[in-house]
Amino acid sequence: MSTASLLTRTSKTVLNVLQPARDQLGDIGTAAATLVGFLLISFACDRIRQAWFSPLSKIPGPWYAHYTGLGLKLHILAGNRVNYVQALHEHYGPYVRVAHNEVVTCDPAAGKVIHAVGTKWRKWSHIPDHITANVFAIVDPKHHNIRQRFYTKTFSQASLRRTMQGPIVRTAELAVDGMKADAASRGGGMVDVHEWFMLFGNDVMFALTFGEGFGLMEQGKRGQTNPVTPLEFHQMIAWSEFSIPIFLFGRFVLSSFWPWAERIFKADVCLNPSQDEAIAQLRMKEKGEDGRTVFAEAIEDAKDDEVLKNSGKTRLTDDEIAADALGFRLAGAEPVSVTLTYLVWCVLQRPDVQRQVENEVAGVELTDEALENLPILGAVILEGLRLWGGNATAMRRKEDVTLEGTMLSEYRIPRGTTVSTQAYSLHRNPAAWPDPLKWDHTRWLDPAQSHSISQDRFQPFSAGTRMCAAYHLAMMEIRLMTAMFFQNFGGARLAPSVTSESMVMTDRFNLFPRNHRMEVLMRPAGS
Ligand code: HEM
Repeated sequence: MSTASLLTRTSKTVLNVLQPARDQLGDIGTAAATLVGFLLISFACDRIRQAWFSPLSKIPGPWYAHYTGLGLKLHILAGNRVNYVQALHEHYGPYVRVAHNEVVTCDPAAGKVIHAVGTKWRKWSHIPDHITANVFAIVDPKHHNIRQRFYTKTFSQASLRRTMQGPIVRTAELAVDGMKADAASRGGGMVDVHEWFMLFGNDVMFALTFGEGFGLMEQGKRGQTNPVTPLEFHQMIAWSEFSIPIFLFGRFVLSSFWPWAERIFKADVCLNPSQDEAIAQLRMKEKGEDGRTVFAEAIEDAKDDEVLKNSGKTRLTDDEIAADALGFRLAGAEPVSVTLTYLVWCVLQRPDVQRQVENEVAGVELTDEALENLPILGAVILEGLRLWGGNATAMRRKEDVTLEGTMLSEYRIPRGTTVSTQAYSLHRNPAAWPDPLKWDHTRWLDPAQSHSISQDRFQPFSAGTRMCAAYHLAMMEIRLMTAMFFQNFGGARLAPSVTSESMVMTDRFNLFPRNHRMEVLMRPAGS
């Protein structure tokens, strides 16, 4: 049967189905019902065309994904994207179609092209740049380049060691003191270390953006305030992606009646302290040399930056500062905390490695420079980031530049298709890593081997132009907190409540352990 006659017969069937409604409503009703019918048919025909005839039809994937992204969206809403995509890769291989217009890949060659410096692949975002985007979310490369330049010097390793090492050490000491107090006051020395790492990660971000003194631990606000990014923020983004009408209904109707709905659908508003308050706090530190905020540093550095001077933009506006302050908290607090939690989890499962780390850090001066040179510490951190990095979830990109689309491996990717990579799967790809599921820090100990591990297959911080802006800050936090943990809690053991199931990762914009806790016994057995 030809496509034309199939369409004619389908339209007749739809009109017959709609007949009772047409009888009831008269001419206007008939016209409206016919219009709706034709819209539905053309939508269905378009989806069938994309499923069967788009170049993406050659990419394997579940049958429903060829027609719709609903399956993927439901997994996103459930916080399960990372595991769903990994399961698809295990079943279908390195390229999988996850929606009529979306593909995921864990092929290092594709990751190299997509995340290269100067790539044509743009960050995917459904929020337009003009709605004061933070540096994380800006799509337009020129716009992004300008904003990124403000922070280039501030986030360099040398600058961070000067400005942030002190606050990080002080924040880590508060966390260690808190853990000790919990261990002393609770039966068996049990401590939820994940909670303390979350407080640590969050408070370092407060120090970065507001200056010291605003941290939750310093203010004794543990337990009173939701420590880090409310999970509702992810749900807000997921709902806005799932369906704009549902999102708007939630934001403008449901939020007026129920606080839980407000926390989800207005999470951005709930998260942000009032803008005036935030800006006032940020500015307070602008003049003093000691403990200046990242924004004061950035604005100072911008005065000498030729590119910024030539572009005529050497100040950040209040809106941009507020957006980036929130962006840094969202992008910076949780990945560090979660990486620390999983790192300790991995090391405590290997008492032999735990002893090596404890011996190596014992008595070492707590400076980033000294810790950077410790081989075992460095190796366990890298192996932790490989399997359990805190931000190893989807990095979504689009190539809208090349009219005829672009090739990834043997597949033609039509213009406008979303392609995402996730480090979680790249780092578990057997074509990229020998024995990939084995947590084996020794793969990083042989310099010949570890130097050959290129950024194509190791991307816990992404790569290229959109790589983590604060990579050096993150590594400094992880090194200092890990060293302090193993200096202070020799012989720590995992509590029986910690299992592989409790540590399955939940995907909520950042990744978290499913139970949102990880209990450790801080006293050696028998003591
Ligand atoms: C272990 C800790 C961290 C990990 C694993 C991590 C990972 C990542 C990854 C994978 C991206 C790219 C996301 C994408 O392209 O969609 C990214 C971007 C970013 N990260 Fe991090 N991050 C960490 C810590 C931090 C910290 C402490 C900050 C503090 C400010 C931070 C700030 C940012 C920013 C601003 C971006 C956006 C960069 C841009 O688009 O120009 N991250 N990070």
